[in-house]
Amino acid sequence: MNKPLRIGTRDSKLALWQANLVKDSLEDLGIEARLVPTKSIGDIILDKPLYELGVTGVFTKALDIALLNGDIDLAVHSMKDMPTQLPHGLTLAAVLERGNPHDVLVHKGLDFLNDSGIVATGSLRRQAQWLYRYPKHEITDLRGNVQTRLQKLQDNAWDGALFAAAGLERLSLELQQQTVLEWMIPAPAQGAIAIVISKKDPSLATALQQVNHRDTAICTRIEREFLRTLEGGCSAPIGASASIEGDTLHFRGVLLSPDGQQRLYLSKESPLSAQEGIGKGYAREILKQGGAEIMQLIKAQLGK
Ligand SMILES: NCc1[nH]cc(CCC(=O)O)c1CC(=O)O
Repeated sequence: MNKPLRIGTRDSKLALWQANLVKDSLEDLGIEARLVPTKSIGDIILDKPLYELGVTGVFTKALDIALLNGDIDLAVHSMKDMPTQLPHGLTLAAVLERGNPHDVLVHKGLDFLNDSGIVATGSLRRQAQWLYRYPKHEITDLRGNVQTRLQKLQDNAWDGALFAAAGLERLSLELQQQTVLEWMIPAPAQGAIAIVISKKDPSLATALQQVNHRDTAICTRIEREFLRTLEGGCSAPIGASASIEGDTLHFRGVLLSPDGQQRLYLSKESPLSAQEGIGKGYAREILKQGGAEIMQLIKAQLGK
């Protein structure tokens, strides 16, 4: 009966690092587990920006199917890559304590910041926030896993490239010239690792409660509720960042046009006891302030 649990994961170094963290956490609880690495569409198609692939869940679909087929027992995801709506039959069983939530500029010197510059990213959210702050700069597309992107930065005459701090830290790549961008609002759930399982496995759900981090689970739920209410997928120019200090919930949300010309920003505090539906409420405020028009524009541009 006690076969090791099969942990489905993408086969990138970062994904494997994260899946190993889950494996170690389970083994600390006396639960044996092994990794089952799988390739995702998002890892196979590397010559297009993510938002042009035209499907959601490019990083998660293969693992969803493996879960539904019973080929794996749990799937480990970077939570920010997960669509806000899980497929039928699957459930979010746990969220590990969040790592560094920030974005980072890896650069070759910062003189270009006050001048013209070329910055590489495949993320509309990073592009839009960068152009809002540095309207004279140019964005060039950059895809691939973290190591590939760092290599491309070395090989090209770009001034910098944008990354998630958590990804760099987890791969011990934080030695290069880099600046943490505290002003940039991270993707909803950036830095968090999620465990998804089949709804048919309630005893596994109970066991996984032991690795769930309460504050991270609350904050990422609110951030994703904000994203879902705006109807933005994981590739939309939307940032959201929640944190908990004592009994207070802090929230920052942003919606931009992809060119960074328009930006709607919200910064709020609320009692932690009143967090039910709060992500939805914040999103509706943004929609009323003109966000609905920006979302229309984005959807038209992305051809949805
Ligand atoms: N989109 C790819 C991706 N998915 C998760 C991470 C890093 C970990 C995280 O942000 O949670 C990254 C790399 C990046 O955005 O630079």
